Amino acid sequence: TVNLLSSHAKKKKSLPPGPLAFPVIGNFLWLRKSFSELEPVLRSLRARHGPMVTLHMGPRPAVFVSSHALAHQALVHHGAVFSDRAPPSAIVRVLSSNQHSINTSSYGPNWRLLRRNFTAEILHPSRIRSYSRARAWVLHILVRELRSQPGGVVRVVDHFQYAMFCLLVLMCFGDRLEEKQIKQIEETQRRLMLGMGRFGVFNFWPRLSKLVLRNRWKEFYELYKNQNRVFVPLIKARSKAKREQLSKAKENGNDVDGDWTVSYVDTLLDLELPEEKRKLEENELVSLCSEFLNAGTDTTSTALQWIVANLVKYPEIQERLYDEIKSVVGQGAEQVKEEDLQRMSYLKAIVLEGLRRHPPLHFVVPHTVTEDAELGGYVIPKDGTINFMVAEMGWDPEVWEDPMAFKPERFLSCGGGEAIGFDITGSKEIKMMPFGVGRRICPGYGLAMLHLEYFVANLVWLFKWRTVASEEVDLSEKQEMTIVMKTPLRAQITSRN
Ligand code: HEM
Repeated sequence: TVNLLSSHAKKKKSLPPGPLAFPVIGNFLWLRKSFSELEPVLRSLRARHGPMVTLHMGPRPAVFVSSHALAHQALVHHGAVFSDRAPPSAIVRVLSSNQHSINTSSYGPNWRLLRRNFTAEILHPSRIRSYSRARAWVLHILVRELRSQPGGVVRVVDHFQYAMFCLLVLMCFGDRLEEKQIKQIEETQRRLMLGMGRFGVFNFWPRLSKLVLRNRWKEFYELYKNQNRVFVPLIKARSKAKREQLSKAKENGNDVDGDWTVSYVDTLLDLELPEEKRKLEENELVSLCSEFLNAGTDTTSTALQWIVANLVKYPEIQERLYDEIKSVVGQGAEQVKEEDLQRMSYLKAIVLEGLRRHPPLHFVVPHTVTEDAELGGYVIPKDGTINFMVAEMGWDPEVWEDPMAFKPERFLSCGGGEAIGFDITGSKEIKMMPFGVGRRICPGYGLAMLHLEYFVANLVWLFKWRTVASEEVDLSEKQEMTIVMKTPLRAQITSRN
């Protein structure tokens, strides 16, 4: 392809510009910074060097791209070259059972198999529909929790997080779990995730740090084993239930029980790795389930919180949404059903505006190239990483008018009422990329949009959301697993009917 370099071009072209690297010390200082600390640095480097900059972080040069057009060129036009991942770090190797998760897999047959299974089996419209009972149940739990808060003052973050987690647990392990079991799974996941900050140290000089910080490594390994202890019985139970379903179906000469919903684990049980020609092992199933729960919980609940925060801050937007919902479901409807969502374009515009203005991830997961490649006249070397500045693209004044304002109308094509034609996958053109773009685009984006629309619509239909007396909604950001509200949203809610 045109972007592959001839040896002649390789000699002439160089890495994108950036600050000078100081061999050992410089590397080490950058490594200790999180992406959110890098963001302002990258922004000022962009002003000086243009839309592609290189930082020398650790052993690999890291290129950051803030241009929509260059992102499109790399991820859409040359997607086959720009969709690889770096070899996993020590921690990731343990947690993903040597790359047996979609996100950490290198661009190859295993990744393709796992990703295709996810999109074909879980995101198929009929399958998505089969989880609607789970969504209704989770909405019920969330509403019950919100209603039970004294004085109608709610601090939403934990409730939203728990609700999104429940949804994914039910999709992952089947919709017959009880709340007690879900709470146990959540506790296990959270402890492991909260520890990650402290365990990151094992990614640098793993052998040495494991030796020096023996107890910490033991602690990490204990949490990891604990996850296996909780997940494996659930997986085994599903495997047994699936066998029973199949033999029952055989006996009756028909398909499986109409009440039976296929879970993510079920779809993994029969997969065969194309190169190794074997089924997935227990610890690999655990890591895939863990990825499923992690990837979709904090991202979606963070987005939900940002959106509701804006609805509290801008009551006129909330009222307009309420009116739209009323015009679709009719006065007196108990709740908003999923079928109703398609007819709510202002709702969709609000969700898109939330993802543009407050993308839960300000960067994608670092990509690598399968071979030295060219982009924007520079070299992206095979031993480097390349990342894309998601938040910057959504806030670019060249593309978005008044970018820091929350204005859902910008997504309504003709002033309202019409379906929204905005393409979140950016396949023709990238205007924003909260889910990434191209072959590594978040495979859960459709599911995330459904979850956001369903919960935003119902929360606004059931409650009026207001600021708590004398408290302003503070939209400052803070980096956690995702970019969260620095001051978690508190709101005063009253039942609408
Ligand atoms: C608002 C919610 C969400 C946001 C903002 C989001 C965003 C992202 C982003 C930016 C990436 C990285 C893309 C890249 O590397 O180029 C990603 C990857 C991924 N996401 Fe999501 N995501 C969300 C919800 C979900 C959900 C609900 C699931 C599934 C249950 C999910 C599963 C995944 C997986 C498996 C990957 C790895 C894909 C691969 O490497 O091929 N995400 N997501």
